[in-house]
Amino acid sequence: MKIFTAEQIRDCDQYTIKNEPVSSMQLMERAAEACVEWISENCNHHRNFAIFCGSGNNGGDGFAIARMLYQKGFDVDVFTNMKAKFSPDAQENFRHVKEITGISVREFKETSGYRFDSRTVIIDALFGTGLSRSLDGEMKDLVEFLNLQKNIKISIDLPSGLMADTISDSEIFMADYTLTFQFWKKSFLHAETGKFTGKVQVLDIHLNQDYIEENETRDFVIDDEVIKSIFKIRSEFSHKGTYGKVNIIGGSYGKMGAAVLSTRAALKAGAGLTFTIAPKCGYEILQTSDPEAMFIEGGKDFIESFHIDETAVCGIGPGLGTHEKTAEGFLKFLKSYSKPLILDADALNIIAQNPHHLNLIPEKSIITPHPKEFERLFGKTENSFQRTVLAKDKSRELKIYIVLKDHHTQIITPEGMVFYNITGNSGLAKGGSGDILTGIVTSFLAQQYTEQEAAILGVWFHGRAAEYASEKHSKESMLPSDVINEFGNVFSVLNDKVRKLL
Ligand SMILES: NC(=O)C1=CN([C@@H]2O[C@H](COP(=O)(O)OP(=O)(O)OC[C@H]3O[C@@H](n4cnc5c(N)ncnc54)[C@H](OP(=O)(O)O)[C@@H]3O)[C@@H](O)[C@H]2O)[C@@H](O)CC1
Ligand SMILES: Nc1ncnc2c1ncn2[C@@H]1O[C@H](COP(=O)(O)OP(=O)(O)O)[C@@H](O)[C@H]1O
Ligand SMILES: [K+]
Repeated sequence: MKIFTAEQIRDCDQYTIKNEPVSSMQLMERAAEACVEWISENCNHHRNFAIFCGSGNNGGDGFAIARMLYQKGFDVDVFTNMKAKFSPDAQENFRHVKEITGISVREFKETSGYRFDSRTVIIDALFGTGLSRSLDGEMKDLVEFLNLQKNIKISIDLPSGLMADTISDSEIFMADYTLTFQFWKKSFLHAETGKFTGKVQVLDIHLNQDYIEENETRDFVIDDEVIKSIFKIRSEFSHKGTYGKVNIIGGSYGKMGAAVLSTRAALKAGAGLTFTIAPKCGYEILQTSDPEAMFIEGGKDFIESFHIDETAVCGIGPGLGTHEKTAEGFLKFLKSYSKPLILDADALNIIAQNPHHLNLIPEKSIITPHPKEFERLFGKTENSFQRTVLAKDKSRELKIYIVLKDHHTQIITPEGMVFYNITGNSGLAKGGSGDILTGIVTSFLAQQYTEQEAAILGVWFHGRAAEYASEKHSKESMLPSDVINEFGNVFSVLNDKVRKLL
């Protein structure tokens, strides 16, 4: 799914109104209907709604939602600034609300005296994509006050105070749910701003498809359509050679688990043949834990020699350690190797020891740093938006793919595209999760996916497996091994999605 800027979204609205038999009012009606449908399907314990409406079209949505919820039998109170200069559509919807005697309309300033029953849902329809500056004065105070209330909170389109595309220092409404129209907004996907949205639900309001297809963006959300376009069904006329050879290179005394997990992930993600290059001290551990993989000795307690089969795809780093002999061997190997690699963890930490080492990374390699590793490699940035900008520069300069691991991991391509992942959860915030990702991406690259495809599919796949694991074990208790055990379920669902149905 494309991510558009607030400006492109406004253009898309206008284009739809101009080129389709739908007026601006009807589009607002459609948007409000989509919200009310979602609310009535999902809201099982609450009957009362306090709806806060601004003067622009976001407020217009709020007024229309108030009318529709009332017509469905919910109790509705509306708060607004009755003397505001409303947009034409907001004015019209406000007029309809005033005609309904069962809906009480109050001034914003009455909010502090209002008794918020615990069964009241607060709906924020103050500002949407039209926000042009930080909140101040009455609106800032209002949002601050609403944020103190314990009630469930729903934002329409965007939490008020949040800009769609950038970071802001505004007071921002803290939503439990955000019902957003048609597109993910970039700010939902970055930690500093995404924390205000709660759970995001994208509602399709059927904006014009031609506009969406023809207008360019460099930012995308990895949705089912993206995955369906990448995933390939396994051919029955195949053999282990069809699915490639993986070399996982990692493990050191005390960190053999990382190599075990990475190897197992590569195996379970479908690679044809998997070898683990690890130190001798890991021989029994690896052969017992992952008997399907073959062992190649690379040192005694840590890896020193990187003798790699040129026909294999190599994932290097999990549990590798940064012993000087390991670093020496790894850098020597890099100097003589030109095929794309998957580099993670200590492989990145070794590279980070000297900025000149960055140029040793083969073109088209996939590196998978978490934010701290990214900082060691490329330096500090002010915030995660700046980090993405820097990652785009580095990706282009070094001609590599950067998988910037986070809650919404980003895959950044040398061409400057950013793919945001929306699968996964905090159950992955545990040692070992990254090792699995390395195994998956290496396995997919070995299976003839391109570097970009392997990175996108791998990150998405890792997150989806984590979602299944958390359903069974909870986010607290799930382990990286539980995530690996869900790979089969992810493949089954994926196969069902892309298989031609009779
Ligand atoms: N047909 C469509 O287009 C559809 C649109 N839809 C809905 O419309 C929303 C966009 O509506 P919108 O463009 O009217 O902007 P909105 O966010 O309501 O606010 C603008 C007003 O706020 C003001 N303002 C700005 N910043 C401020 C501040 N800090 N403090 C105080 N005031 C501030 C600004 O004033 P100005 O900046 O001009 O001074 C202006 O008056 C979109 O998010 C979606 O919900 C859906 O119905 C689908 C169909
Ligand atoms: N809160 C979270 N939500 C979603 N994914 C997460 C979260 N925390 C961690 N992850 C994912 O888990 C993995 C952690 O990787 P990393 O920090 O390298 O772990 P390790 O090196 O300990 O294996 C990354 O893929 C990251 O995106
Ligand atoms: K809003």
